[in-house]
Amino acid sequence: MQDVKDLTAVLRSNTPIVVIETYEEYRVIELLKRVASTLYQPLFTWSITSGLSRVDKDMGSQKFNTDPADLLGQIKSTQQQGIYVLCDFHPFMQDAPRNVRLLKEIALEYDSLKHTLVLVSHAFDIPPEIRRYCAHFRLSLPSKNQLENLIAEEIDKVRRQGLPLITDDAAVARLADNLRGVTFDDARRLIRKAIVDDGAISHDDVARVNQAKFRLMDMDGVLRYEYDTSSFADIAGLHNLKDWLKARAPATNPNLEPPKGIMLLGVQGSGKSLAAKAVAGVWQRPLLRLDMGALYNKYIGETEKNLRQALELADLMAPCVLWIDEIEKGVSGGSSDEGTSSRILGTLLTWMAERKSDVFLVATANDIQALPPELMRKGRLDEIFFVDLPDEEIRKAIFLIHCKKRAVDVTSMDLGLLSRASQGFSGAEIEQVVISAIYAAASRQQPVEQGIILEELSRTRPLSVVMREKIESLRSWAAGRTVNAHLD
Ligand SMILES: Nc1ncnc2c1ncn2[C@@H]1O[C@H](COP(=O)(O)OP(=O)(O)OP(=O)(O)O)[C@@H](O)[C@H]1O
Repeated sequence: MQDVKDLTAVLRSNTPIVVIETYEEYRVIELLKRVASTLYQPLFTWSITSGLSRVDKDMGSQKFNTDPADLLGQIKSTQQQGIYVLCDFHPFMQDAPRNVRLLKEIALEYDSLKHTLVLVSHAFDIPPEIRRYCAHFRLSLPSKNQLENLIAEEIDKVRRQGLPLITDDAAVARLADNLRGVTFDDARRLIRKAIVDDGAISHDDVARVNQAKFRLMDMDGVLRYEYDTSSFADIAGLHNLKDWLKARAPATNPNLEPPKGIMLLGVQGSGKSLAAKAVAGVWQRPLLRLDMGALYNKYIGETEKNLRQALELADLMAPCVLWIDEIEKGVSGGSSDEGTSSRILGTLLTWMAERKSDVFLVATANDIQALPPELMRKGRLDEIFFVDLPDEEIRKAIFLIHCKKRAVDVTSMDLGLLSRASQGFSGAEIEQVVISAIYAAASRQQPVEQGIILEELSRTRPLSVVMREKIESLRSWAAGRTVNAHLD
């Protein structure tokens, strides 16, 4: 097993302290038993409740030193070489200068003592005094194959108990796909829960498991799995963008390097989010949405960690579409955020440049003033599209889409007239007008007619009037620098 080999290599490299951030404590101990036997070293574990005991051999019920400082003192004074696994030692390194000093002394005397300390906790804030003596080790996550085996094992267990279980091969494969990114323990728990809930493994489990997984990874607020995707038929206009996406559909070019991503820049309510959802819908890929606002954390340093974890999760979910909505909000904090936004930008740019996974990035933005030039540089993204307000033809199509969607009969309407009357309206505003007209007609107990829609149009002041200057400056910036998403 790869983990045993890697961990053995870390221990052989004369590292005094190995840090493992995980909830899978039992798995670490089992792995270390194998490492210890390869290295012919005794293995001890310690926790505040159980004290210190040897675990590679049955030594009866000998337990020593539940006190953390006494424990470290004992390890330091022992001549016998050994591997010491300290479980949940993290609280005893905070504001505990004596313990930190003892850890450092054990590390400093590594050449003569040859003790390896393995710190295992869910998370660590390693004090600077001992950081340089520490190596971080990450347990591997189960591969798709291993997940399929785990599911098969759990199915087998249920069947051996004589309980009925309905399974569907396609659902099992999708479940294994969607469990990528969680640990062995969590995957097993989620599979059991999926089975117990309804006595079946079906497509319904996939959505539930996804939600549970995102919660488990503490990514619920930051990275969301979007179930609501759309198709090109839901979008009026954006012909150029649609052609671009069609030409790069994954099935069309299986041997070419997959496209990296696009930026959709434009006026509010012009369909950028809808287009992001359509990429996933049309390419039949899962859609993950990264919320830049939720990324910011009140604890210093957590924001970049959140972003790194979210990007890692997206890599694990590949192939997928990662949609970063209002990207400017995360990467242009000004002077007041103590550099967090520039570190966020750096993390994002590094990921964009180095990632090997098939994650297609769709970044949407309204405000170019706030966008850092590094992000827009050619090569970072495949294309920057400008989504302008819809022209007359497109507005007609938007009316049609939103009336049809709500079963409003348009046969007696002059869509050309409605379109001319809605000059300067965004798609979102036209949709709102249709919805308001439906309410107005219902309150008058009438069917929705053209006149009611015209009334609602005249009542609305579109954003293009309120924000004329801003939109014009956006347009003139976009000319020559971006590709028009609508034209074909
Ligand atoms: N071109 C379009 N075709 C059909 N519907 C549209 C179009 N543009 C906008 N809409 C409607 O308006 C709604 C809001 O648009 P959307 O959220 O996609 O715009 P946006 O550009 O992302 O806006 P924001 O910048 O405010 O987030 C869409 O869900 C859709 O119903």
